[in-house]
Amino acid sequence: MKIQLALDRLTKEQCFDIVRRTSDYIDWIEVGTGVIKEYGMSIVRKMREAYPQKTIVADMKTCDAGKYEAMQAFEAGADITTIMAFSSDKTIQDALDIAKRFNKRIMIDLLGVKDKKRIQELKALGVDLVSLHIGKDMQETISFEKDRFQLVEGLSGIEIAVAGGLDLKNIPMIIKNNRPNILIVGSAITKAERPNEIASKIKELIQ
Ligand SMILES: O=C(CO)[C@H](O)[C@H](O)COP(=O)(O)O
Repeated sequence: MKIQLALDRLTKEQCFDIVRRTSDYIDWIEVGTGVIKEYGMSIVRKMREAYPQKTIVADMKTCDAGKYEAMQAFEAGADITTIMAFSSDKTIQDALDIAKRFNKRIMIDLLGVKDKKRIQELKALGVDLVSLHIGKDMQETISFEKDRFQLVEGLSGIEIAVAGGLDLKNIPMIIKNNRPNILIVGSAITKAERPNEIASKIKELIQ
């Protein structure tokens, strides 16, 4: 199981400071959508330069122009870029083709997906990595619920990431019951007074 640190709603300086303090405990570094909107692809490039050994996820949340945006992310040094599950199959296929060409990966963000059928369709397109995601706004109205995993129950051949409100309280339950491949953790680490302590505790939990 891997830890993906999500850098959202932070300045560039905060992003680099948090990664510096937590890099021993995390596996993947996600440059969040808002951070990319603020600083563009240059922050992905700088993260790549600073952490050549880490997997860099550009959370582009692409929903159109799949080829172009996947290329932007990979050319900036990302290993993985995100595409929304509701995008057209053509967008997803184009992005997958580019990923293949660059020897990189696409993570499909399942935000808003309620039907297992869409996941079967994604699998048929060649998707092998999805994230079960409860968005920031929805986190204010619903707490973390185990139903979230029903969408991917019985699914094989696809890596599962889980995102949205993960913290030291719910991670033990997720590890015990669901064993996803990747835990995407943002605020629980980035808003902590001592991010390294939280990241190291999460690492201990998965070990
Ligand atoms: O994609 C995201 C927001 O759109 C975040 O990366 C994801 O929700 C994790 O952050 P947090 O742990 O703070 O919920």
